Amino acid sequence: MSRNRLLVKNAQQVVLIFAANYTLFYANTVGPAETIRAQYSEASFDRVIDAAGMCVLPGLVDAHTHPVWAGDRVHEFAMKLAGATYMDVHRAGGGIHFTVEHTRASAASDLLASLRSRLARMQRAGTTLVECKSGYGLELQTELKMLEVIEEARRSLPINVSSTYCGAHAVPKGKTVTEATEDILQVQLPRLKALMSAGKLRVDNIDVFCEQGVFDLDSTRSILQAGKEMGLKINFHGDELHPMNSAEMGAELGALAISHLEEVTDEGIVAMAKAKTAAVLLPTTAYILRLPQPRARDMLDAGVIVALGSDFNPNAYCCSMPIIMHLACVNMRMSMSEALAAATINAAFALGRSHTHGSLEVDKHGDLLLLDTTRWEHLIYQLGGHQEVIRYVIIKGKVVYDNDKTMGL
Ligand SMILES: N=CN[C@@H](CCC(=O)O)C(=O)O
Ligand SMILES: [Zn+2]
Repeated sequence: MSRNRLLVKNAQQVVLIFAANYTLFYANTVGPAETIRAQYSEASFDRVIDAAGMCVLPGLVDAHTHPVWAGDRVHEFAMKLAGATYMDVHRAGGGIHFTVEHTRASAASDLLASLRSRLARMQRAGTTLVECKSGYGLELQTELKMLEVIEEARRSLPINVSSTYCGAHAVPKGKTVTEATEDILQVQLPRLKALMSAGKLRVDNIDVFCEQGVFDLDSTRSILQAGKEMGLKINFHGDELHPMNSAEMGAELGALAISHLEEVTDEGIVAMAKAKTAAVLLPTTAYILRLPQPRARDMLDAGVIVALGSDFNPNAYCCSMPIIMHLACVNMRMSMSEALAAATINAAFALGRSHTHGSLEVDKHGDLLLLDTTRWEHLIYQLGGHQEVIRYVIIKGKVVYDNDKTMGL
């Protein structure tokens, strides 16, 4: 891809975030502006943006989404508001099973069209790198259909994608856990391996929903281990509704990340800190399902790398990382700086991309946001206000979204 030479000048505030210590650093632009002017006096640029009065931030990273599916579940939202739990709905054949039925029946072209519009919506909310899972097929054909749709999106859209095989998202109807695990180990993973070796498919991570009534600890371990042996990074759902010792097991396997963790134990937290396994916390889950909040403060105090994700899926219909950061601050008691680090450099770490994404540093991708505000905190403070706050979204130095409010008036 050709390089885009973009000059952003005169910004009021630049939030860099350094990978080295995961802290935020603010640059006063007066000095650097002069330096840049001197250094690049001879250079020509494809585009120059006068960012006077604006803030510059790294692009946001969404570390956990399920964006490929057909058939929404708005009817279940009403059931849950009336008191049904996530597992009540799942056991009654709804939840993931409902989505599996619709996704299996859906053409790849339709799945791609809806994925494109969902990713565009995330991008308008500031996301420039997003993790995308399969997991609504639960058999070879549909899982591959989903991964190919993700691959097509990766190739054709500017947004950066990390792709995850989540064939163990639920036990398919008519199978036992043992049979489902065998199918993954003997049928699905070998086919995936062949396609990956032939360069036909790129998959980055392996995921399992480790939960009572879904995949138990032993089956989870064998699937994750097999994925690791194929070169996939371990990044899975654990300790969400019940304490399963997922965190301890993930740390032992060298997992890069574990998501949810609403029910993590103290020992699990210690193990994750020691193993440098990132915790991907998903504030929408506890909010929508009225669950206990993930223990963000205990994790931060113990030195766990805390990242954030939208968990966009038919249960939690949220595409906006600014809303996620707001929920993390209010409900999980994170500071705004902690939430921003969790939605940038730490989320990039959870995807194995912190060397290229998640901060504004030399030699990284030029993924950034320009905010129409003089203080970056407005992105979090203005609940649901990102449409007004974000002016430009830039990926690899190219403007992919320009929220020009003078147009269309
Ligand atoms: N907990 C498991 N998986 C998803 C929900 C998927 C669904 O309900 O469709 C989650 O991360 O919240
Ligand atoms: Zn999930």
